[in-house]
Amino acid sequence: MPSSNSRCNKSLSDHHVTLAAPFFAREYPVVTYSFRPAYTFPVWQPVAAVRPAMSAPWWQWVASTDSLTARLIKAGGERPFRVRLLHQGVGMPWKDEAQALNIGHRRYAWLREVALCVDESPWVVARSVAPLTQLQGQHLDRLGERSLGSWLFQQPDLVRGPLEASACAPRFAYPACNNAQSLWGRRSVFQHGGLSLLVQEYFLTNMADDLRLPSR
Ligand SMILES: C=C(O[C@@H]1C=C(C(=O)O)C=C[C@H]1O)C(=O)O
Repeated sequence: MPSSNSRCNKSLSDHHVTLAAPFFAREYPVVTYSFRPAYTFPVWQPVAAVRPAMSAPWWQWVASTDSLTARLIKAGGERPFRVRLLHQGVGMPWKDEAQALNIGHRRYAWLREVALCVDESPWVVARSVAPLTQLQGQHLDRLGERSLGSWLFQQPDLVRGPLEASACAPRFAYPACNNAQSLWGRRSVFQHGGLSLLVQEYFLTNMADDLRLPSR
């Protein structure tokens, strides 16, 4: 999959912003949805269709179906793992997100954006979306900086939908995430107790550098 895919928001080579201190400079910003940049939609493809463009080490990460949190903790070894909550609240899903959840894209949804950090370095940024009408009793807003995955993977009735992958850049409410240097993105819908939760995860160059993974 070429990085210059014209249907993507930006080619990966456009990204020169690093995710050091400035990424976290503003914690928990107030995000309004009055301004929506003219992004085009990312191209999501079944993960198997993207495999030819992906190195074997990246395939191990992108196509894995168990908890990414658990994998990151293991890969980080002695280094501390942390979920950083960047944005959480009610907002409009993007059109492709609404389609993935089978809801109208002008319906408000619950949004959560985090950075999954090893040694304070963001390795993955994730944006999760759930229909507001399905949230009763789930108390997802109480998760705070505990990992959504740690909670999800404890649910005995959890079903994970097919994984899709993309080389497009993230589109988050938290502005710095849109400049994040992402190598691969993936998404899937989790089902649990009447709740559908779309989880989108973008693997960043920080992770590739720290784990000496190839550039694609
Ligand atoms: C879905 C998982 O949860 C991770 C934790 C998230 C969070 O806390 O918001 C979001 C995406 C994930 O990468 C997982 O561990 O597999």
